[in-house]
Amino acid sequence: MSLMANSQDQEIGSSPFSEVLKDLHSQYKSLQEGTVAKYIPELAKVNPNLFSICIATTDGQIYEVGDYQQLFTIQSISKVFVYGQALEDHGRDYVLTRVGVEPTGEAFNAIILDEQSKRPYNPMVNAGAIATTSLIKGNGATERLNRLLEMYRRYIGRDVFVDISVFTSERSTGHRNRATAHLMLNFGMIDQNIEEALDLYFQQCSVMVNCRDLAVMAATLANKGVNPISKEKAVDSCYIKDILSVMYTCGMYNFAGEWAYKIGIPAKSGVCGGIIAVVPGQMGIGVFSPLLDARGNSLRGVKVCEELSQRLGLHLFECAGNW
Ligand SMILES: NC(=O)CC[C@H](N)C(=O)O
Repeated sequence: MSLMANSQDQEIGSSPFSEVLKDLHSQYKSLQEGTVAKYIPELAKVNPNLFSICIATTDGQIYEVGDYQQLFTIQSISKVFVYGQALEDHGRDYVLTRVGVEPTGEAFNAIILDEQSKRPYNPMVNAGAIATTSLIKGNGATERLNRLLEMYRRYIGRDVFVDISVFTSERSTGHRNRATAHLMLNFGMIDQNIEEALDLYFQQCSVMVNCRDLAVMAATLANKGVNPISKEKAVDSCYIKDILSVMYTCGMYNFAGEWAYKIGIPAKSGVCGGIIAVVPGQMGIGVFSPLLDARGNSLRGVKVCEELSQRLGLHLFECAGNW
């Protein structure tokens, strides 16, 4: 299987990519294991059968199958992009004083900080993500939210909005995240106004996207920060290595090591059931299926990525690859 679509491959519906996606979709459609996220009451209402896979290449081709237009909230996948924004707002050195780059080996919502530095371990778990969000610049809550919505627009290529029901559902039940924020406030890792930081964090998680959007966002990272469809620059290319490194080591929480070993590409999941995966210089992958495994990763999503990685030879250290 060639990695890049050649001129004949590019026609949607007849390319090897399309065939692989159709194959994987029909293979895993009937897999009914796992459960939808229930700790955020609004998320528990999702249809568990929804399932879509999308690939966006860095030369602007899109391949998709299943419910790819279905909207859902981006949840933890937001952490990747907000980390990029915080890096742009403050630079690498300052951001490193507030959030580390070490995997936790713990669940995404574990209430833990690094013993010595008191920093949250990394920006891909809730603690680190709340700290990252608290770094977003802006004059007041509205401006900060608008800056994040504008950031999403650059990556996706259209305007996005916050789902108010999911946002309020999460805000009224997010006691664990509130506890985490208080712990970080205690150690001076985030500033006084933690309610505002938490609101912005819950809002960034409640932005509605579809599977195609996920693939285009991932492809933008694969394309050095430039959206391959709109050609707009979404993030400074100098921060791509920071973003992809923490995705690679921490993006799948306490499954990150096994993911890196088996699948071998930077990725991030969210409790909505979305996964993004980035093949640098080649493509972004988006998968959406709300049935989650015990670690909060999309069950079908993990299987699809594992098989895509094998069939297309995507593992970064695959010897048959380009290095
Ligand atoms: N893993 C996730 O997607 C978690 C995000 C969710 N908004 C939370 O804070 O719990």
